[in-house]
Amino acid sequence: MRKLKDIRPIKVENYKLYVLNQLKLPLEEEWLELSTYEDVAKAIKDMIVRGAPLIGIVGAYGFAIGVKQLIKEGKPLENAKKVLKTLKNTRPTAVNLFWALDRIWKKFEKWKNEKTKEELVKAFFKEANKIDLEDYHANKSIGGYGQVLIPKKANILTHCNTGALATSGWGTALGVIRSAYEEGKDITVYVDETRPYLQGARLTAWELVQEGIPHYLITDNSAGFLISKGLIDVIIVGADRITANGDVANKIGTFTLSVLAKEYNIPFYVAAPTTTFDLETEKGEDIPIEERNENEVKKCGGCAIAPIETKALNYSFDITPAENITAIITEKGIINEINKENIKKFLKGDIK
Ligand SMILES: CSC[C@H]1O[C@H](OP(=O)(O)O)[C@H](O)[C@@H]1O
Repeated sequence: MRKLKDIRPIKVENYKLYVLNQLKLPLEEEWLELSTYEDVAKAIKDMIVRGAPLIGIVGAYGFAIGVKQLIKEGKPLENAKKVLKTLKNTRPTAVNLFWALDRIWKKFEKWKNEKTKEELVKAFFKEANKIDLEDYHANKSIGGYGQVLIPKKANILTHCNTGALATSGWGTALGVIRSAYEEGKDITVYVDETRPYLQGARLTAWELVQEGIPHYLITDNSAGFLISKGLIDVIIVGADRITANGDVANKIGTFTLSVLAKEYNIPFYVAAPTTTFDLETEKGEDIPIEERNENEVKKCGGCAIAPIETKALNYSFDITPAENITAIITEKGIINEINKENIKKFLKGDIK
């Protein structure tokens, strides 16, 4: 067994939240304290922190910080609704954010009449920490189930960042890669740079360097060529929302990879905790797809790469249909038959 690091994207000390500023990686490791819920909302919206599970965790801590703020400022607790709304209005696609905030709000409804103000602050930080830890254990379990699917010697292509920087630690798709490497498998990772935020080039490559895992950075438009040359054995990606029928919202470019995988008969896996499933949303086309500022496309590292007059489209996610997915790897096991009935049974625990 190889020994890997335990990279953490956030830390909480004395009821204060500190986050690694992912806009500065890989060149600078800058830690920021988010001392108000408005700071937390801005950090999620500006992608100082990002990644479906991580924005849920940070959102939960943001609510705890908001309650602490209301109490300190002597404002009525009814204002907590505004804290919730502000955090929910940050990014629309990753369901983990809404799942975490809904879980916290249910606690608020119960605790607001039961606990003293001091107990409330401690209770919300404790609940956010539970969400954080549950995610970490889920990722280790996803890694355990998923690494079995990775051949002893494999070239693995992955898209975006689904590692410790997108979660509580270890990661989902990159967590499977970590677990396969930890098991001693002979793997090489091909990392899509993932324009325009460059999660692959700036974050996944940084994590793989930290772990000493062999990898190549590739341009997004190289994936098809490498796949057509038979250089890729497995594709594994994360998810921001999985609908009742098994369609998957994930970083823009994921759908294209799924089509290539189908064309060249390569396994295409999605790795995600069960908190990423949204059974209230029937199918992929019903998922709200975030559109971000066009300047994220027209600039790179702050430098213009397109004429100022040019308009740009900046969809942050796309939809991969269930029929393009070989299997979904979760902390409860692997879903091979991806359809509404099977997903419902699997999540209820009726099938393993
Ligand atoms: C562990 S899932 C991470 C998921 O979130 C990323 O999106 P973003 O970087 O915009 O937050 C991407 O879709 C990843 O697959």
